[in-house]
Amino acid sequence: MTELLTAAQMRAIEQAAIESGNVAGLELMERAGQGAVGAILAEWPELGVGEHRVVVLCGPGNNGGDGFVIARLLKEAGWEVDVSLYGDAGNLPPDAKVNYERWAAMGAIRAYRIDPPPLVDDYLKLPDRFDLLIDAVFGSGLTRPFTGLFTIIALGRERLTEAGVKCVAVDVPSGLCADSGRVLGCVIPADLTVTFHRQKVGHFLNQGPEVSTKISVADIGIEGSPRSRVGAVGGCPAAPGDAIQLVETPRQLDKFNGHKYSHGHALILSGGVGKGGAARLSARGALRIGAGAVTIGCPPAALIENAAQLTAIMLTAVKDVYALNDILKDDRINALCLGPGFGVGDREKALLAAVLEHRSPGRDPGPQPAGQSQGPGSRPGLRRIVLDADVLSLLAQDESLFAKLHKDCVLTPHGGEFARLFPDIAERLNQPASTGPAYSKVDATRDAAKRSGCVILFKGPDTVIADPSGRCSINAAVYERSAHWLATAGSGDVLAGFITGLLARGFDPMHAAKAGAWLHTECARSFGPGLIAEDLPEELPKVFRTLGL
Ligand SMILES: NC(=O)C1=CN([C@@H]2O[C@H](COP(=O)(O)OP(=O)(O)OC[C@H]3O[C@@H](n4cnc5c(N)ncnc54)[C@H](O)[C@@H]3O)[C@@H](O)[C@H]2O)[C@@H](O)CC1
Ligand SMILES: [K+]
Repeated sequence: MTELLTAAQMRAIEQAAIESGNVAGLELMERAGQGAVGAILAEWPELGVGEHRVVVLCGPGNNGGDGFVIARLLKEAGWEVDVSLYGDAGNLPPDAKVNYERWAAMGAIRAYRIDPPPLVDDYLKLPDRFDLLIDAVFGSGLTRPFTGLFTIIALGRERLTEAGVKCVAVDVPSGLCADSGRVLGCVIPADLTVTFHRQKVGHFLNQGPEVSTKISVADIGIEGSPRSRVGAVGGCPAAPGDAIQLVETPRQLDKFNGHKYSHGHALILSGGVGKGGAARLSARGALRIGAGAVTIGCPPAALIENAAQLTAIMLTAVKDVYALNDILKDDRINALCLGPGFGVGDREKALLAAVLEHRSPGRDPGPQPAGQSQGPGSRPGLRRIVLDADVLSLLAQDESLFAKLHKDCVLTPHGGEFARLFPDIAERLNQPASTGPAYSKVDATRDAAKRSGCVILFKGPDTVIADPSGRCSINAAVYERSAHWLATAGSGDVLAGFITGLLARGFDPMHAAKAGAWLHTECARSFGPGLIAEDLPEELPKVFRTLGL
């Protein structure tokens, strides 16, 4: 399990390590500098031989302190080292000050003041040629937009690349908010980002992946995670929703012994004539992911069209709410999907209200699969439902429908749908960030989950999944898991189907959303270039085999 840290969590963990008496802050800074140098030489072994020159840009906080350590270590290794400080040496925090002085005993420092800003004709002096740039201007302590003299590096970044200069960000690229992945003012994109102890949330959200490029995590010999330590120290909340995790390979994907209905029955409600493609994609996804049976319910006029396209997937007419309620008397139908190609008319509105209000009588669950919280059809009460696409528009238009949402619903909005459903939250998220830590996609998704009372899966390359209790995970289709080919028509319909199929199999809503999103990304990566939505369900058997199922 990979837990990601916010800046406050990292500070609390560091504080706890120092207060335990096992390690001093100065020692942690030394280890951070050593870790960064180690990561640089591991990434570019050619820099370990011959003569090289480095420019180290240090900022006014402890990130700058790491920079002074790196400068010293590289000088000791025979490098030519150029150090610039953005800020007043007299105001450096204590550990950074010590390392400033250690460096000052070895080499020169060009200092540029922050306040008042340097004169207009002042400029950042850099050597003509250098091999490496260390960006230690701002780290997790960025509180306001990155402006001023050092931003010239961000503006001239392409020319540095052309000149063969490698740029390494210490902890986070300066200007990137470590919690939100949003840029405050301007940012220095890195070729390699070396962070400490754990990856930070901002490395995975928004612009984080694009400007961090590659993350190396240096072990600085401390222990602790938000779960184990943060509740006790640093004033960070210790609620279950505290930890933010990366979604990783899901467990319990294999099917247990049983007949088809022991693996659940998913009902996908489809739109009218000529609109059934999206629901068929969802249905195919639900079936391939292991639902025992999948039925499409469509308006009577669309039966022929659907019948011509379907084989293993069953078909039934759903003219209106009466017909739907009749179908739902079969409580083997334990998961529903509404939205893909559904429509936004009065019929659809009525069906949505009926589904949200429907209570299943429940039945004997029989033997329970290990690890799956509820066997299919086991619970009396509300049906598990995935709500996507058109249904999200209906919910955005009608407060009384929105009020019917419940904890067994999973909403899967993309950015536009999210903004229609939660306009105030989206506005806060989309406003230019002016203070750090900035409001993040994690904050927004958690707020939306709390307000709606259901699981929210907020799509993107940085898909964030949160439940009303604050539990939160990120399915990151970035770095080595990037899957650009997923940006194709219908891929969201398949995702809705994957989650519906997993709900039918008995996965709880949060688990189903996480596992569905993870498998969706893996199918895209496995198929690769040329992917279209139809390929995603068909790739599942291969992905399952790779997982040893
Ligand atoms: N927390 C930890 O466990 C460790 C932290 N370390 C380093 O310490 C860093 C965090 O240090 P700090 O909390 O001092 O934060 P930073 O070094 O990121 O900078 C904070 C300072 O910059 C000022 N500042 C913020 N935004 C500014 C802006 N836009 N313009 C001008 N000034 C601005 C702040 O007022 C503060 O003085 C980490 O990123 C990491 O590099 C490492 O030494 C290893 C251990
Ligand atoms: K930095």
